[in-house]
Amino acid sequence: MTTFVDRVVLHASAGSGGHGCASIHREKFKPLGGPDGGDGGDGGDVVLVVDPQVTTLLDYHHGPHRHADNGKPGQGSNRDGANGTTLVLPVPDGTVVTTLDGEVLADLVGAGATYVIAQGGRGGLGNAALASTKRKAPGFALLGEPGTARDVVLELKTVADIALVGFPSAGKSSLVGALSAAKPKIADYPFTTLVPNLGVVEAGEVRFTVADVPGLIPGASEGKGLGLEFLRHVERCAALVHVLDCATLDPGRDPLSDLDVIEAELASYGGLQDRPRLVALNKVDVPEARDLADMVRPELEARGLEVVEVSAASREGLRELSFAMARVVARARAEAPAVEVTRTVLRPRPVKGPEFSVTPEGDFFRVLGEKPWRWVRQTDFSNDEAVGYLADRLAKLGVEEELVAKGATPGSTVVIGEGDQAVVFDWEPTVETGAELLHGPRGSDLRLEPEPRRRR
Ligand SMILES: Nc1nc2c(ncn2[C@@H]2O[C@H](COP(=O)(O)OP(=O)(O)OP(=O)(O)O)[C@@H](O)[C@H]2O)c(=O)[nH]1
Ligand SMILES: [Mg+2]
Repeated sequence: MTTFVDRVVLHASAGSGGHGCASIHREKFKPLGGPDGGDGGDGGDVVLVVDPQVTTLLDYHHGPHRHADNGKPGQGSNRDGANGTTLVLPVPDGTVVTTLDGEVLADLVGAGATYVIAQGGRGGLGNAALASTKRKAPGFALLGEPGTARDVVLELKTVADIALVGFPSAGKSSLVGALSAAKPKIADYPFTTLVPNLGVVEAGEVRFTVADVPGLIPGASEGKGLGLEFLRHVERCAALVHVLDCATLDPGRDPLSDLDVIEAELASYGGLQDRPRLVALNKVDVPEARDLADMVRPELEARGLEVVEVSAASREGLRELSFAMARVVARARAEAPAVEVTRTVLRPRPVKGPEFSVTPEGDFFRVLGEKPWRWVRQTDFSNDEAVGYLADRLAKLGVEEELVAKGATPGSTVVIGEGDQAVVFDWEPTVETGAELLHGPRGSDLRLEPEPRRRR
């Protein structure tokens, strides 16, 4: 069976910095020319960027190893080496980046959202840059730093307003196709849908997305079939539509028991109980199916469910179904609290002291007050690890509130890590709406720039 590609382990390695060059300027009649070895170029970063054209992680399933270019070495005559090109990896909207242990590093939502997975090594300084009054012509240059290499997990959770759930071959893909302009692949054997299809549906004033996801079978919540992969996609949807096959010839099945089986799977997966539900009794173009639909309808309605009889084949009931979906979506959108969250923009900058702790002992966060600036260099944390860590911590601990309570103001410096492992940020809380806590309109806001190189 084909695997369902929405979870990929990506091995990214950034480029190494080019070595600095040790060279002495040579010219006729000037035997003691100064040092003129150029710096090595920086290695290229590996960067994930949300590209709306990309809908699956399939490319990374086929090619999980990605390398950015190395920086070029410096040369004589003060020629600096070229920087390695940044390797940009396009990913679908809604890609979640985690460590192999499952720790969330970034949640990439919105076109252009960016996350640096692996940072290129800095180029080594050439002997020209290393010259000082004490050592006027150093006979050495610095090596480029190795680029970071990192394994991350990319996970795609489809973001849709409505998920169509149901047994394999219930007609989910057919319905998405019939309801929208999307054209999912359809074949009449189980597990046709290996990648969720997204369809855009318009009903009256409401425009919403419908996700068709792989068919569900008993035991799915324990990982049977495409179960868990499937359920991951449902998590973010505002509402569910049960697509019940009224024309199934499988003797062990009927629409009511199918519904119970699916509900049991959803319940054991958890977290989906509060989602509003609709029922679509499908395939009523088949006479026996219509009879069965008419028969089970009262029972479903008695359970408080809104029921629509439809046929993806004859298009009967589709308008009614899309308007019923639109009502549910509109209600869900209206009920969604207009959360105001504080977005954190992180930028490295020199440390201001004196320091005062804002968290209990042992925690990593400190806010620093006024004092002459000094650099705190990061070593053990790579920039992106630090960003991922901080973003996660901010979200989990509600540290934003704590920072405010402890007197932090916009522009206060926040330090993560200790001593020479510390990474320093400018803290710029801004009020934003929605789920923008972990990412700005451009995810690159969360990127840390390396400490600027001292060039002369
Ligand atoms: N007669 C009839 N057949 C339908 C209708 N809708 C779907 N089918 C058929 O049912 C079969 C399965 O349809 P799909 O849309 O692939 O079903 P699915 O629910 O997406 O299936 P999975 O992706 O495997 O979970 C196909 O052979 C369709 O042609 C319908 O309204 N009437
Ligand atoms: Mg399908």
